[in-house]
Amino acid sequence: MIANLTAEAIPPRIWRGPEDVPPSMRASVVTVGVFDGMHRGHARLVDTAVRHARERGLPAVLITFDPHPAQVLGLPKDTSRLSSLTHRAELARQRGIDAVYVLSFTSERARQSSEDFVDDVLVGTLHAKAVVVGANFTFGHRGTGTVRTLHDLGQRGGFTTHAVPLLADLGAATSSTRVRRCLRNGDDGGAAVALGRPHRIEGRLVPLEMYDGAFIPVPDSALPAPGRYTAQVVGGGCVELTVTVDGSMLVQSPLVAGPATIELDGKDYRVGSTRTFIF
Ligand SMILES: Cc1cc2nc3c(=O)[nH]c(=O)nc-3n(C[C@H](O)[C@H](O)[C@H](O)COP(=O)(O)O)c2cc1C
Ligand SMILES: Nc1ncnc2c1ncn2[C@@H]1O[C@H](COP(=O)(O)OP(=O)(O)OP(=O)(O)O)[C@@H](O)[C@H]1O
Repeated sequence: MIANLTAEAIPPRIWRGPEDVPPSMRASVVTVGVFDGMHRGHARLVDTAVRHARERGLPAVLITFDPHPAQVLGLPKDTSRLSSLTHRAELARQRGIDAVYVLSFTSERARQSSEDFVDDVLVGTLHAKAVVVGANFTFGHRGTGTVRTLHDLGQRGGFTTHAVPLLADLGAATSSTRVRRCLRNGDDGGAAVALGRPHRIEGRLVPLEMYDGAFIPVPDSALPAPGRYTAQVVGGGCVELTVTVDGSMLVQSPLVAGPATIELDGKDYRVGSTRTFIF
């Protein structure tokens, strides 16, 4: 499957700090989480937030944490990236989100209490009137804040809290962790089902000297299982692609240097079969 590049051409509005938030914005509907991959469960939150925003005539803002909190905290969890911030913002925008607030997750942020996070970010910066999260959302120092905490803090902070039931597929909650596991196990069809679209890898082709090919450095991206694959390039032709165990990709074809986007379309992609690429 090939992405609809026309729909994605509109630049999403991305705020990277309080200084980027327009002072004229005195109220908003906010949804909060990492949202890596913007899977079908995430989409349910976004749709709920956008619906509340439209009903109230307010902007819908999505807070995404970057990097993944578990990575910053050194937790034993696969945090390989499913989506760049730009792609995440594009996907949110396509569902009606007006702005994406990228909150840099640092060890200092991790020490912030639930109360301070609400006062500082949700109320102080975004003037939230409604906050939408998943039923398993946690926040604040040691992750002790829950939907209940948010609800209680919202009563004095002037916002309503909306907990969305978790979307499940095949008996388990859809999660970014599951998508990463599917990819690692070579099940990119399963990943595509959870995402609701093919997994995309964005990188930059760097020609390699002494080698008839190019290298795509994507050190923190979630990749298909290591191996050699044959891929079809949009516009014609085939290339051979190698995914190495250390998380690199080699393209064995003299391709033009520059941005590269690859989508795993869920079809069989063992060597000898064909994949769809976008370059
Ligand atoms: C202010 C703040 C402090 C946090 N501190 C911790 C922490 O000390 N330990 C932890 O495991 N997670 C911490 N987190 C991460 C949350 O538990 C959670 O991963 C994050 O809010 C994203 O929610 P999600 O995982 O449901 O997307 C913190 C989050 C926030 C917003
Ligand atoms: N299956 C789901 N259905 C509905 N909401 C979800 C689902 N999974 C996560 N959420 C909510 O989406 C927001 C972002 O969650 P988060 O990015 O941590 O998702 P995740 O898939 O659990 O990620 P990871 O597996 O990396 O922990 C949170 O408010 C969370 O409660």
